Amino acid sequence: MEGIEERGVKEVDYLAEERAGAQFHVHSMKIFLAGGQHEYEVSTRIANLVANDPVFAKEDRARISRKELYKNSLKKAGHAWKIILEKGLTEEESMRMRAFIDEPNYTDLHWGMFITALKGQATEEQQHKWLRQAYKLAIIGCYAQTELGHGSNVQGLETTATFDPSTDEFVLNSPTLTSTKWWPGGLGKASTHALVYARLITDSQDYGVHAFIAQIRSLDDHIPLPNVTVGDIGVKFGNGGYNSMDNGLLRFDHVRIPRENMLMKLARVTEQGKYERSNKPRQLGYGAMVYIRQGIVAEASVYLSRAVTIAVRYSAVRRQFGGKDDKAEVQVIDYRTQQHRLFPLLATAYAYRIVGFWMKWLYADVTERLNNNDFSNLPEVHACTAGLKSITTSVTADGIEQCRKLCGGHGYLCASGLPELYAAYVPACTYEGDNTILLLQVARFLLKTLTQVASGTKPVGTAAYLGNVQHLTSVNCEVSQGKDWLNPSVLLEAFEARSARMAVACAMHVAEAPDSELAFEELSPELVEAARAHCQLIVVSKFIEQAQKDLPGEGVKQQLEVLCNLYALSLLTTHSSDFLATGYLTGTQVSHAKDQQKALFSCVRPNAVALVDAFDHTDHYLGSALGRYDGDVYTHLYKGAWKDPLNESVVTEGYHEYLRPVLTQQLWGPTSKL
Ligand SMILES: CCCCCCCC/C=C\CCCCCCCCCCCCCCCC(=O)SCCNC(=O)CCNC(=O)[C@H](O)C(C)(C)COP(=O)(O)OP(=O)(O)OC[C@H]1O[C@@H](n2cnc3c(N)ncnc32)[C@H](O)[C@@H]1OP(=O)(O)O
Ligand SMILES: Cc1cc2nc3c(=O)[nH]c(=O)nc-3n(C[C@H](O)[C@H](O)[C@H](O)COP(=O)(O)OP(=O)(O)OC[C@H]3O[C@@H](n4cnc5c(N)ncnc54)[C@H](O)[C@@H]3O)c2cc1C
Repeated sequence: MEGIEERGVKEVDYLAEERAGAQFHVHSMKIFLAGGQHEYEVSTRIANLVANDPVFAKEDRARISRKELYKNSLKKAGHAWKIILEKGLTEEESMRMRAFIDEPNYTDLHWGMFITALKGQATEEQQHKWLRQAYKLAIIGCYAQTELGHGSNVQGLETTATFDPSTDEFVLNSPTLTSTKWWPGGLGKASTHALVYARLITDSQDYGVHAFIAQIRSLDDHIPLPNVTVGDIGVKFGNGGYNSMDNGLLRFDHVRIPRENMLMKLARVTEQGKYERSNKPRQLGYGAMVYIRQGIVAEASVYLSRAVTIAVRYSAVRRQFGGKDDKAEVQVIDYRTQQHRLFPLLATAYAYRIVGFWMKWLYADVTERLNNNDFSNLPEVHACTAGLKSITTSVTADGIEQCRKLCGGHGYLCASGLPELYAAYVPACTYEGDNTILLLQVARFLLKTLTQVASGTKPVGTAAYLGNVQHLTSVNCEVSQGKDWLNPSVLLEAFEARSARMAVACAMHVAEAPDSELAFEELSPELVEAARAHCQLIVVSKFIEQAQKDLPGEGVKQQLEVLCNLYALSLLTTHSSDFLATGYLTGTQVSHAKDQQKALFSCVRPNAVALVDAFDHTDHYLGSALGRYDGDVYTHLYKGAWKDPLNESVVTEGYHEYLRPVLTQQLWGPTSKL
């Protein structure tokens, strides 16, 4: 290291005192957050495997060119695949490995969407043909839905698949510029096959959007097939970030594919060109999106907890002001404003972990039901996955940025890990459904549910509270002092009443309007807020359910109770205008909530470092000088600076061409008037 002495071999732990003050059993919390003992052991083993393998190093990502970054991501994916095969890793272990490698790449779409869509929409015969090859990566697939002109409006896609009975083939065509497939991950450079969403035309009739498999590159030399135009769409936001992914563009010029390449589980075209639908709901064609959305919800806590771990550890190390009379300066984590910005995010990371566990259960449950031809809760699952994907990604992206600011100037350095984390995560607000579009889907579900309630149908699952709408729209909140807010049923009723009242107000407006679609559009900002309130209620209720359960480990349950209350009260105070405008709360009750929230900050403070330790992120995974486990921030910031390529030479490249002429006045000469 240049300029300062290396610290000795002695291990440092600048956070030891913080850790000693924890009031709960951290290891038990780690197991809870991992999802159980088995999951904890798998995660620990795989995280260490990745951290100790030099191929998976990632320090350079923000510095290298896009081309190098991309090539390196191919190397990592290939190396990972080799390890998976050699060690015979299970699917669970492989997925953990992908997560710890921490770099988006083509395999995400291949496994996450191409294979999932095949499972959901291909007949058994088709699965036999395609899945066998896909599972061994003999073909690489992507999910080619979005086009240059349409992403959200799936029914507006323009690519056509026209059936030609004379050859028993579909002809794929991109009739306009806007029909160019645009965005699919893995398409740009890696994929050999694409799952193409195109309008099915047979017998001159347009049957709307369906899925087809098209080979796009040769399996011999990877060259695009004739009449296929394919490439990468260009550099994306931020350094590193999502740039390791080859999001691509694709055009077909009358490319012929066999009729059997249409995925035919939900609908088929016969040899004669007759279109036939199965009796299953056509929405099953959106199944891969539902799968990824639940996965995104389950992952939100991982991303948010990474940012929060960095910000909490750094805030405990960083000191500013107050260092008088031989006293050390104040740790910035002790400032109330820092706590006010940071601790609700810590509580949110816990909340999202819990709702993520529930989401996985919900997805497993609906999968089993669908296998038994029970489609009854598909609309609710769609609303839950869409809505929770929307709120968890928006809050997580904003939360990462907040954590960056909480780290002051050093947060702006790539060495903090936060700029790249934000760049990699923020597209989650857009992909797999723009977050506003998804909340509007939830709003439609709420209006539909209220209409059904009015006609006597009892709502179930996360909408069950709407069956209690009479009570929720007339009851008054009973809180008369701060600690009343610690009662779980008081909190739950507040969130239910707020959500029910907002939904009912919207439903009444729409019902009274002469044109309900026009009214829906006019009211869409309010509908989005009502949908958000409903989704926040889901998270609060799942957290409350969990916090009431007994858990092993001293103090673990108590910490979850504190965080649950903090999460709910932080939402309540942030969105207090909803609670006030719906008439459920008074200003005084909101003030009590604020006082109680402050009291909870004091409960979190001594445990803050241990609470982030419980997320168990390795230093490799965090990739942050500020968030290191040992808190040795300054040494590593300093060391890191010297690794920058700009510091490779003492006198910079370009000095002789561009700096020296300026300094020696040779640019303007002695007559310059400046
Ligand atoms: C490093 C190497 C490691 C190697 C390791 C190898 C081994 C690893 C092993 C395993 C690893 C696994 C890794 C997996 C990792 C996964 C990571 C994933 C990362 C994420 C990547 C992100 C990719 C992003 C991809 C995309 O973005 S794909 C495109 C997504 N597009 C959208 O989301 C479009 C949004 N628009 C819509 O969803 C719809 O069109 C709309 C908005 C719903 C429009 O609806 P509209 O009402 O106009 O029309 P209709 O279409 O007619 O719908 C009406 C009715 O249908 C209901 N509906 C709608 N959607 C759904 C749905 N999804 N499900 C059910 N029902 C739905 C709707 O409610 C209406 O119902 P109705 O009753 O009212 O009629
Ligand atoms: C990193 C990344 C990876 C992606 N990977 C894939 C992939 O693998 N495969 C794939 O097929 N696609 C992929 N996509 C595309 C992605 O799914 C779409 O970008 C996304 O669904 C949003 O659609 P859009 O771009 O058409 O946005 P638009 O719908 O054009 O949205 C633009 C704005 O208009 C608003 N808006 C649009 N319609 C309405 C409405 N009805 N009411 C109110 N507001 C509205 C939106 O809220 C938004 O603010 C990816 C995108 C990104 C960024």
